[in-house]
Parts: sequence; C-alpha cells; structure tokens
Amino acid sequence: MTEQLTVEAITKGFAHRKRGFQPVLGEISFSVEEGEFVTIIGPSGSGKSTLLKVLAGLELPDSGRVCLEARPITGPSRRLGVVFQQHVLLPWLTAEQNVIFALDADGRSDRSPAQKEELAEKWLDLVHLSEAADKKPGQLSGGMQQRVGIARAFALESEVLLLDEPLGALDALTRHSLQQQLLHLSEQEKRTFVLVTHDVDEALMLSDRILVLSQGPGARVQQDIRVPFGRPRDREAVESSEDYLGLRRDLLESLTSAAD
Ligand SMILES: Nc1ncnc2c1ncn2[C@@H]1O[C@H](COP(=O)(O)OP(=O)(O)OP(=O)(O)O)[C@@H](O)[C@H]1O
Repeated sequence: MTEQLTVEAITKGFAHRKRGFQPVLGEISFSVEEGEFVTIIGPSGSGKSTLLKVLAGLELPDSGRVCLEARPITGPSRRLGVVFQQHVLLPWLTAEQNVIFALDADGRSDRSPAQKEELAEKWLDLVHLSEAADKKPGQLSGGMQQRVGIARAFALESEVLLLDEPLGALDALTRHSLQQQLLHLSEQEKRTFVLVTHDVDEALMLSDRILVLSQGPGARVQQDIRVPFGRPRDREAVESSEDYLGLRRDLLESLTSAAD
C-alpha cells in the first residue's frame, strides 16, 4: 500500500474580531493510504470541517503541510473531490445537467459530450436516481439532492473523495439507505475516502480507520483506530458482531472524554 495523503504537523487557527487569534487545529499528523477509507470523528467544534477544508486545499494550514502523493496541496484540485452536507445544485438545471455541468467545469478536455452524458447517467443510476435524471433540484427531496451531489462527486473521478457530513441533514431512513449505497460504491471503486461524521455507527460501518479528534482549541488526533471488519461488508453481520459492540462502546467513551 502506498501513502497517498500525508498530513504533516499542520496547525490552523482563525483571527477573531474580538478575541484575537483562535487556534483550532493543534499539531495534526496522519497519513491515508491509497484506497483506504478514513473517518474523522470528534466533538462538535473540534475542527473536523476545518481539517477537511485544509485537505481539500480550500484552506491553507498556518504551519505544516498536506501532500498528495508527496506534492504539497496548495489549492483546490480536481484530484480531490469534495461533498458537503448541503449540496449546491444549480436550480435551473436537471439532475443530469448538474452532473454534466460539473464535468464541463472540471477542465478535462478528454471527454466528449456523449461520454459526459454517459458518465452522468452511470452515476445517477448507481445512486438509484435514473428516474429523476430529468428533474430539477426543486422537484427532488433532500435525500435525492444529496444523491445528485454524491453522483456528481463520483462522476468527476477524483482519486480522493473528501466527504463532510454528506448524510448529516437527512432523516434516519434515508441516511441508512445512503450509507448502504456509499458502502457499496466505496467497495466497488478504487478511491481514497476521508469522511467527517458525528455518527459512530456510520464511521464503523464505512471505514478502515477512524481518527478521533480531541476537543479544541488546538485539537489533535487523540486516537487512531483500525476497524477490523473485512470487505465486502455485510451490515447485519457487522452490527451483530462482538467486535462491533466493543468498538462502538470504546468510541462513544473516547468521544465523551474528548469533549470533557
Ligand atoms: N472561516 C472561519 N473563520 C473563523 N472561525 C472559523 C472558521 N471556520 C471555522 N471556524 C471555527 O473553528 C472551530 C472549528 O469549526 P469546525 O466547523 O471545523 O468544527 P467541526 O468539528 O466540524 O464542528 P461541527 O461538528 O459542529 O460541525 C469553530 O470554533 C469555528 O467557529
């Protein structure tokens, strides 16, 4: 396995109008291997989204660096796809046109219009949205819009997908079904994933490793947990295993102690 993303002693803080400089991330270091699914979990406000933005090149660290295959990340790149909790879909375009628009915008000149259409159709089908391909965002439910966003991120074929609470705003049933879809997609696709979530069960079901951030200011990686379940994963088998219950308890405990 080769290390694809390396986070080398990064720190990040923000200047606050009244309180001066506020450190958010302390010295954070870890690496993610090619094809690995790593989840970042931690107390609210610990800096998970900030860390993901630094990985995506949307924020620069104050010190340290993040490298993608040994090259420092200095800004957004199409090699790094991002999915946020709220998708910004263009309301005047259909689901399929939204995916094609992103493909048009990503600067690759090696895809013909027919290939882009084919890619958009493939990914909308994989997130079970073929029927809704011609609908505009206003005609789609929140879960469906989120699936368009996921299809769009996958269609871009970035090597690394950075997911910031992509299922956070959804009801429990939709969330469960989308977790299942993400599990299948991540197992079928040779990509590297970094997911931010609050949900311990989601983290255990999807990840190969879970990094627990401590409560800031100056959050650090408090724990780096290897998830022992093989792949492909069967949800019911995983959830009924002894390991699962033990890990779940440990994670909840370390999240509670991180927040103290
Ligand atoms: N652009 C910014 N300017 C100023 N402060 C910021 C900025 N972005 C984040 N912060 C601050 O950094 C801290 C961490 O925020 P962040 O959103 O990264 O945490 P989080 O762990 O993702 O939180 P949550 O779990 O609640 O979504 C917060 O105190 C937040 O106010």
